Amino acid sequence: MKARFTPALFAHAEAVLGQLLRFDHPADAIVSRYFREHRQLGHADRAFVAETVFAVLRRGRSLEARCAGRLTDRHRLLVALAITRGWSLRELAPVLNANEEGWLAAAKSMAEADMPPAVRCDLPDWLYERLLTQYSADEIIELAEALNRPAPLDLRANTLKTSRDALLEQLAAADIAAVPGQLSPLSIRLRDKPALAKHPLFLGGLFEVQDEGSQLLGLVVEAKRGEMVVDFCAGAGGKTLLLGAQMRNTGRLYAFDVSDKRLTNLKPRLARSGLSNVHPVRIEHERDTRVKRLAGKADRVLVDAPCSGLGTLRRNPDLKWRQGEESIAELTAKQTAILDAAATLVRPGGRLVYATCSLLTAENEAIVDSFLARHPDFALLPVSTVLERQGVAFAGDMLRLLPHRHDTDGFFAAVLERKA
Ligand SMILES: C[S@@+](CC[C@H](N)C(=O)[O-])C[C@H]1O[C@@H](n2cnc3c(N)ncnc32)[C@H](O)[C@@H]1O
Repeated sequence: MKARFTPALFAHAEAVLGQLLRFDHPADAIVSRYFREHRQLGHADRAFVAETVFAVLRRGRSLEARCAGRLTDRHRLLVALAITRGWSLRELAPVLNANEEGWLAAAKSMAEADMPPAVRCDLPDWLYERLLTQYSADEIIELAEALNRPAPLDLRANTLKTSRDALLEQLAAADIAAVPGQLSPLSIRLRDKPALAKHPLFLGGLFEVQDEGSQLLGLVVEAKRGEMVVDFCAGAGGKTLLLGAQMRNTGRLYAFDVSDKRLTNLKPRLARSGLSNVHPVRIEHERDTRVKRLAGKADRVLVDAPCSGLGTLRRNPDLKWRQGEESIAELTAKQTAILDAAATLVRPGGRLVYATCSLLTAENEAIVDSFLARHPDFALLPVSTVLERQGVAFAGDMLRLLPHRHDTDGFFAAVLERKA
């Protein structure tokens, strides 16, 4: 159902945008809180508000250029509706003042090609400049366009309870249109975005929502039955659950994290998944004594490191405006420290996987290269070989997933082996 566009609905979008543009909290948290506080807003109204304010976050700089100095939340929203949704003056009539019509027509007619490249790509200058050291200007335009589109909804079949084919049949029976994913053998892509939180197939633990690219980060660990595996930065367990299923619910799987809240969010997911081999452990920091006790004992360690999250701009467009050179420098220091600490857990002959959802070489290849230079007892295993065993064709030594090339979020992974 389409929302009825009224001045009152527009005012809600304006109020939310005002909060978002302070950039003091993650955008999805601000939007969810606003909806909790305004329960009178129905499903269609919420969708309108969320999509419109997210359009302003995604296309922030080019919309601002079109605003031609009228930089109020109201004007940003009007331009967003006209440009990203293609709304006409007639459709905007319920809120448009007569003296804004000429201004909006001029905003619409502005050519994107005339804007400076970083503005056209809706990227902050520092990020555009960094990407320019990695990709051609033409490829950055493609990448930016892909990052500015909303992400599809992917599921991961829980192989402890079902198979991908069986789940596809169950989804079809429940009238949920779905196709197998292109990369991960566990992945299913939904055509639409149905609410799944109360669906019996979800409550029964047959699937989790997980981007197809994120599934590959878990698959390169190749966790096996009976092993001791550590998910060093487990968070709410997106990858822990995949690792546990790969281990067929045997062996020991430690889920470390410094965040109590995230580990608490892992618990209901564990209960649905049917896994009983997972041991969540809250650590103070990467040098915690609970970490040190496992020195040299783990068969496999996954470091899904805290990162800028710039690969997830399809879902979290505010991240590009909330970070800068300084936050990247802090993150790379943290990533180095965590990878060094995690490496001490790996037994000789064991595996260490370093992964991020960042697009930046500084958080990805540079961390791995510097680690290998300092740790001659580790060597890089080509990710192509590892993924081939999992039935995934992928060229290259390290895994780099990009929205415009692979239709996933941006991800990185390197597989390292400790020499026997
Ligand atoms: C990219 S997120 C992990 C996402 C998670 N693996 C998943 O698939 O859902 C990074 C995590 O690292 C955690 N973290 C930050 N500093 C850490 C540290 N020193 N040791 C362990 N975990 C840390 C954060 O709390 C966050 O949950």
